[in-house]
Amino acid sequence: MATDSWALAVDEQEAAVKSMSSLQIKEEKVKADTNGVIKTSTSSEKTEEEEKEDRAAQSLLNKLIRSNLVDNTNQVEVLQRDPNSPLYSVKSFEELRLKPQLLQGVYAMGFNRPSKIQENALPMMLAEPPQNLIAQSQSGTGKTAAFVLAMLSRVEPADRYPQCLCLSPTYELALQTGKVIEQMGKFHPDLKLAYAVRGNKLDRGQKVSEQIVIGTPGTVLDWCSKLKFIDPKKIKVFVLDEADVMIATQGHQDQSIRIQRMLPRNCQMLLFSATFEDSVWKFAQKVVPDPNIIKLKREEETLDTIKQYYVLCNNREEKFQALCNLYGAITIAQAMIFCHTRKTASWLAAELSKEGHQVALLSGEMMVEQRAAVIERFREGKEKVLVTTNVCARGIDVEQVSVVINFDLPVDKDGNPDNETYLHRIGRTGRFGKRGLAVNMVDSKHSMNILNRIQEHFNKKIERLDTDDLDEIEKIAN
Ligand SMILES: Nc1ncnc2c1ncn2[C@@H]1O[C@H](COP(=O)(O)OP(=O)(O)OP(=O)(O)O)[C@@H](O)[C@H]1O
Repeated sequence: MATDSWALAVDEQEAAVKSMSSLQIKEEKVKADTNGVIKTSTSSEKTEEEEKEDRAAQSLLNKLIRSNLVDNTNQVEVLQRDPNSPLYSVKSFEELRLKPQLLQGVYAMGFNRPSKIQENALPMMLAEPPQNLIAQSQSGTGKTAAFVLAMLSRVEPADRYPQCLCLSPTYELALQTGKVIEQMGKFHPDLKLAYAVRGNKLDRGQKVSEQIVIGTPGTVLDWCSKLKFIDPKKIKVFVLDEADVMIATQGHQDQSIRIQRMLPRNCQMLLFSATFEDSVWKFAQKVVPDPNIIKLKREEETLDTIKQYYVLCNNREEKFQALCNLYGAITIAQAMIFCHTRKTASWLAAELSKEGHQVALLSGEMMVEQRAAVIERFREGKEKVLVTTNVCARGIDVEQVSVVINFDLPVDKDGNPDNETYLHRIGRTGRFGKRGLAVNMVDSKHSMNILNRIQEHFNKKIERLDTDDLDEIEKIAN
């Protein structure tokens, strides 16, 4: 997303600066590459590969912290390949006539009924003869569960060779999908899963006997062509997951297309993506012939249920004092505080801790798993304040947050107001009919100008708040 690039850029600049606060962990990023191989890279240069890893990391983070379906009340848009065939949608899993072990697996996962996208996607994916599908909906709406169900219902456990092939952009994402396959398929004891990822070696001449193979494009391509561990002609279902993350790397796109070309004509092709830019769409059309198309629009975020204020300050110390005054005057169950830079976030977290607050800090140099653990603790209420930069907080839904503080206003890399990020940051407070509170810290003429432009953009008044006036602060909480 373009709006995050400034934050990424800031993170990079900061990583290059030697004199960091005590909370800084390290100068170099240590990352696992697409196949889980650890490498180090100085963060001043950003390669296309890293760009892709950011998206992949975000996607992984979302999966790790997700506890249930993302609510969406929008209508699903369906474009059928054959507009004359009836459009089926199901309201229960029973209607799908799944194998009993599979239905058992679905219920064991705690699914009571199909999600919005599953209502339409599942009957299409399970239809005879098999149909191809391109589906787009935001992360968390049930796409993975849907295609796993499709693979499991088509696979023949008695046949000891790969029949379903699923491509994931990274090793870590492949593992996450693998877990869902294992959970949902746990009542099929004969069903086995293989990971085609770098580092997983077979002997020359050996054949994969597992019925489902999940892997990254490069290794899958090798296994299908050069090494011949898999006979692609026997694949019945081909899934391309996270297509938007996948195509961020040129190599993956070509490899996926080459794999697709080896598959039989009647192989069912399924492609999933959280977003649908032009590039994803072009790729999707190349790898999925004659597709049905399903799209579910994102739920709109709104500022309607949020009270917005701004506080005038001269510097960061005054902003910190204003924050303390807020805490002193009203009860804040849980708050998220956004800073522009990692350095400010670290400083603020340390200052708040000194004041006795239980603070969680999400920082750019943390590994995805560490970030997930921090968010999890915050969700459980172990910490009451989460301090973060934008780049770390993309896509995080923490429903119970009642107050959002923009310690720094969101700007893009040219210094212009970043309205989309503003909406996304504070839109989270007013979810599900709850009323939220957003406080913006303004510390210069420039940031006042940004605030005014944000106000104009949304055509919603942002009121001034005097944080030295306790009575006034108390009023905003009512
Ligand atoms: N029908 C359902 N009922 C209840 N929970 C469901 C259902 N389908 C999926 N879930 C759960 O909702 C969460 C999101 O589902 P899933 O991972 O399939 O979404 P997704 O769209 O693939 O998102 P992502 O691409 O980020 O993984 C998971 O925790 C999953 O177990």
